[in-house]
Amino acid sequence: MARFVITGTGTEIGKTVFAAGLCALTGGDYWKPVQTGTEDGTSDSKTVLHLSGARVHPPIYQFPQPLSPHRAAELAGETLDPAKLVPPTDVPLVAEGAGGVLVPITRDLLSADLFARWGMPVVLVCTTGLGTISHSLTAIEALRGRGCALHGLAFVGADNPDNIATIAAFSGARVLGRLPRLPRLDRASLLAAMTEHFDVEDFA
Ligand SMILES: Nc1ncnc2c1ncn2[C@@H]1O[C@H](COP(=O)(O)OP(=O)(O)OP(=O)(O)O)[C@@H](O)[C@H]1O
Ligand SMILES: C[C@H](N)[C@H](N)CCCCCC(=O)O
Ligand SMILES: [Mg+2]
Repeated sequence: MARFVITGTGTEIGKTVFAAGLCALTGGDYWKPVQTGTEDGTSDSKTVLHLSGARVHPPIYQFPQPLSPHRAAELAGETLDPAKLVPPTDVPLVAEGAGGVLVPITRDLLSADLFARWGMPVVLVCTTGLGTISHSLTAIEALRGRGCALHGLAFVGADNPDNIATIAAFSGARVLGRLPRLPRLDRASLLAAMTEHFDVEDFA
């Protein structure tokens, strides 16, 4: 059964849009275990529901401040218990982390450590433009060094064949595809772009 963790080289790079596209492409459910930054009424779960219509499993924790989970939890006066972050079982799943691969969940636990505990294959979302070579290779090393199974790379942005080939060559990681920046982002255009640029069999 297809079950993936979506992480990225950083925050605001397109993980949620890609995750929504992957749900639409594969029929997977969506889960954002820890959502920060809810004070403005937005959430990745709402975005994914809007962009894919996927079944969405509610977050275990939600915190108002748009910060790393460890800090947003502290400022909300809550204790985040990683043992409660158990992925929904027996369903095809697309789980999205907060920010990049080494974002702290608590003062003792980084996101990559949590992904390794889950044992689910990880898809790393990378941008295509200047700066991505180092950001992507650093994130890949961090994931592997912490025992995560890297399924492959999903690029977001304008085509940059040499950046993509360079990251693939140094890391040996599989390039799953590239999602362009869509001028109009809606359910139909996202599914069309995912179908054009990714192979559903790579997520079987
Ligand atoms: N392929 C795309 N086409 C058009 N807009 C995009 C695309 N990918 C991302 N965006 C836009 O870029 C912004 C950041 O994207 P997104 O919310 O997916 O990032 P993220 O990595 O999930 O961030 P976070 O770390 O907060 O979870 C959003 O405004 C989103 O609509
Ligand atoms: C609120 C924001 N959109 C993200 N979900 C949280 C990003 C945390 C990043 C922490 C860091 O790497 O410094
Ligand atoms: Mg997101």
